[in-house]
Amino acid sequence: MIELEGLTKRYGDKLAVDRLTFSVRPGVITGFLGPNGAGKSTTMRMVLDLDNPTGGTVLIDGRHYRQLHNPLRVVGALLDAKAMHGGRSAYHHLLCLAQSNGIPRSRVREVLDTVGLTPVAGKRTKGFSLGMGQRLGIAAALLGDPQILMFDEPVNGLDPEGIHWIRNLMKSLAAEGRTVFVSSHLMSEMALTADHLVVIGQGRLLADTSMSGFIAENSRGYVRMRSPDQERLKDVLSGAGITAVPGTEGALEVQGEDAAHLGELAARHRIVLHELSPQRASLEEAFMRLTAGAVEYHAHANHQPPPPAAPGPAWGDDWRKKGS
Ligand SMILES: Nc1ncnc2c1ncn2[C@@H]1O[C@H](COP(=O)(O)OP(=O)(O)OP(=O)(O)O)[C@@H](O)[C@H]1O
Repeated sequence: MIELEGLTKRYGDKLAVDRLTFSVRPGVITGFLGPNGAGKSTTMRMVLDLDNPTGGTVLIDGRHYRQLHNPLRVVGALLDAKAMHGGRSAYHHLLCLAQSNGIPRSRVREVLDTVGLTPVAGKRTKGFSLGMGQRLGIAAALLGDPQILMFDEPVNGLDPEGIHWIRNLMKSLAAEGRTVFVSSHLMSEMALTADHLVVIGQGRLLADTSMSGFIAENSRGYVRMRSPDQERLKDVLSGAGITAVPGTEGALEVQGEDAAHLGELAARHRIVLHELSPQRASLEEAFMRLTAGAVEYHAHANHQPPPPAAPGPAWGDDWRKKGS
């Protein structure tokens, strides 16, 4: 279990992490989601005592990291896959870590096998591809057989096979009852992996919710309607007690009504429809709405369409923490 209480980090004028309070529980994968620069890596570094908090606390199984007698046996982490001595072989890199942390030599072969690097164990790591480096970083995290694991953007730059492998590894670690805390800036990736979701933006907590709850709330369907007689359509809908909100390209969007029912209603009033299409908002769109006010770096590409407007103002609002 990892517990954060009011965790804060300031770099000069920059408030990188702003009073974060949440817990990461065992037996599930907790996704740590936020746009670039949201403060995910800084938070993870503070968990491992690699950065001093400006305020607040973070405890690992009830203790500060520096109070752990044998930290690698309690918490394993992949923060930066390139942080290794390029002149050493994969085997020697792990052996050094094992020897300096009182971990038996036999464990090195075991973790090399788990991550599929046994055939290249004797090769120098400076020749490793990004994917091989990620696997070696994961082997180092697993070395002390810890109950708590943290992975910072582990799928970055990996091919589909590598991504699939990491997903399954994290699932099996959580199924063994371990605490798995993984960061990403991709909602689509988290939707496939995480059981629980913690979303931050500009250092602040935006949501702390189950993944299934987030999906149920945010992938609700709606119906898009377009007509050359849009004003009359709006009146007819409103006369039937149906709320329609403006969508993209002049369409109307209706939530909570069946497309067939809406089509029949329009037909009864002899309104021509150019579009009557059931839609499902993607989780990526829900995430973008949730973090819209908290994105640090915006691209200025005019050809990029904005995320579609949400039908109804309350979408995503349920997940915003009060007072954030
Ligand atoms: N050592 C540092 N000195 C000054 N500012 C820093 C330092 N480390 C991080 N920051 C700033 O703190 C903020 C949070 O950065 P952090 O790397 O934690 O975000 P992140 O969510 O991990 O982003 P990304 O997804 O891009 O890795 C950013 O604005 C970053 O520029």
